[in-house]
Amino acid sequence: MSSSAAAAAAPAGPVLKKPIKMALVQLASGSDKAANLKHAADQVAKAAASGSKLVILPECFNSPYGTNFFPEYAEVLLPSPDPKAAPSYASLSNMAKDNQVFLVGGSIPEYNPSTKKHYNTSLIFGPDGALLATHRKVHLFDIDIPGKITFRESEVLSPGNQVTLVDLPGYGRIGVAICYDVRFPELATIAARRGAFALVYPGAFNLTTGPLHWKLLAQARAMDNQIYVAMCSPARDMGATYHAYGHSMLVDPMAQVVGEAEESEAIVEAELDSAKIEETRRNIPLNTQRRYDVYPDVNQGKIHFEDPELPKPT
Ligand SMILES: NC(=O)CC(=O)C(=O)O
Repeated sequence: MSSSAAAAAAPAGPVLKKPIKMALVQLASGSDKAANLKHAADQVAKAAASGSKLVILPECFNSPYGTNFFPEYAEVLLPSPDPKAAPSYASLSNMAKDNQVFLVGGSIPEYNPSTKKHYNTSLIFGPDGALLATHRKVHLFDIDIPGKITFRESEVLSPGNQVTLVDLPGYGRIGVAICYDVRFPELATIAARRGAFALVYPGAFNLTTGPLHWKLLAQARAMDNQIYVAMCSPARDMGATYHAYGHSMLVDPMAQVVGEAEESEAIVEAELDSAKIEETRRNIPLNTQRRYDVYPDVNQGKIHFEDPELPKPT
């Protein structure tokens, strides 16, 4: 099953059928899209060679991060991607296939010519190179911290409209969302209640919000939901207009950091194991202690909407 809203109730049995090694590729990228894609391919191959089967790239890995850059770098994915108009789509599919990995392809700016809208979009591919799911950033990064940072993605981007669940055949299900989405616990909770073993966030926090909230949010989402949380950032480039925080990290279901990068390019790798999820849930049994009778409007993950515009899995 793919990202489709049809991803119904949580599957029976362990949420992760067998251990899987994950790699977070904290990529150094610049303004040359072709060079960024080539570099990403090299790093994905490196992660796969060391045994990772689930590889994650950062938000906006093929371009600089900034509203002025989105239109210039945007690719057309609908109705079906043309390799010339969507070189990132083609190269992500090849990276997954060439290395036989599940690939959460960070995010790329997307343009839909029929609606004339831009999105911040993550493409997820299977080891055969087929598209498994598409997530468009649901919550746009519009903030204003006077004297520190002002950013308004909504000046250029439109939001996505769905919770994205992705089934990885042989393993289980992950939830995928992008950066600012991590601040909204609802997406994470729905994904966990539908049986996700991990939440994956390509993201690019900055030097104001990163030190304050990045780790706290990863740990909070893991602690609330008792699953793994992965946040994958670009490497920091002080010559760029946006200074990414870095610190890609993987947090386990007990909210412990099991791997963390610093600010420069790195690959963070760790094995995810169902036993850790089960142990956490056995020791602290939140899942059987919830009081839906007290908060009936917070349901068990039934709030789910499939965006009819998104490309269907191939
Ligand atoms: N860049 C983002 O989308 C989010 C971010 O930097 C923050 O939430 O802080």
